[in-house]
Amino acid sequence: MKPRTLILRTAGTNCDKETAHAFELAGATTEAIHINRLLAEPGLIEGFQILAFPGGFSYGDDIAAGKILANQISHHLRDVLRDFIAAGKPIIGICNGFQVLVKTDLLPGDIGGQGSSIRTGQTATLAHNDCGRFIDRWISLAPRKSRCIWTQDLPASFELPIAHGEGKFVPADESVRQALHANEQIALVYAKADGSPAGGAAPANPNGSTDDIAGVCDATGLVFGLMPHPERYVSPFQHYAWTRQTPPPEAGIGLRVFKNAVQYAKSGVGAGV
Ligand SMILES: NC(=O)CC[C@H](N)C(=O)O
Repeated sequence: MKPRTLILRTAGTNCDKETAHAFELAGATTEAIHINRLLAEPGLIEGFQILAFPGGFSYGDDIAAGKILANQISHHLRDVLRDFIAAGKPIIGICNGFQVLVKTDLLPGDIGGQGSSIRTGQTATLAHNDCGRFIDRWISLAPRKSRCIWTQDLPASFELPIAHGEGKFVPADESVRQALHANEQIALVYAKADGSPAGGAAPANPNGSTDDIAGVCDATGLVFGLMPHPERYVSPFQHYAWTRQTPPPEAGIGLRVFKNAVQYAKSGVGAGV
């Protein structure tokens, strides 16, 4: 049976159709549900095996990108989402969706434990890009060895598009930063075209993110957020150079991210498929 993916949308969401298309290509079925419907009937979520927070400008990026939707989640759906994760079901936040998850307590999630005190609540943020402008272009990425179920078996370097104004990932402090490294929660980093480190600054690190962080997961590896847009590269013909490169650029690397989660959900690990 195909896993069912809930695409959560609200005013200002604008990547829901592309995200649904990516999940469908990856072998899932999808349903776009407005936040107001889920707030009225939180139990709806139990019929799904995967949850996606797509990109866009939720509530016009008022206050800060993702902040208002994050507040709705934190105040009304926190326990429902915690149960979803406890049931072994994957969640992804793409760009604005990543901003939402980071501004709740779900990503990077609880930090520490095993001897050290556990940090809960919001432990990082996504701030304005260092350049102060919205950036819309392709960038190079490298996966890190991590516990993230979404980023397994990606090539050592690959490209995806970015399109954001507030993408600078900043951990709350040095202890959170260290914990992200120690717990293998840094899933994706900005890199040079050959996969070598971006070096913390533009152009390879487009926004000034700490340690070139482009995507992180929580301690379970199920919840993943990233600033680049994997749903915008699910076909080789979406690559900017597909007519010029010989051999052609690798087909739609972004699709692998969605396939990983669909495979995971199909394997039935807590997914109830
Ligand atoms: N593409 C997006 O999701 C953009 C996210 C957010 N509106 C920003 O500009 O940072």
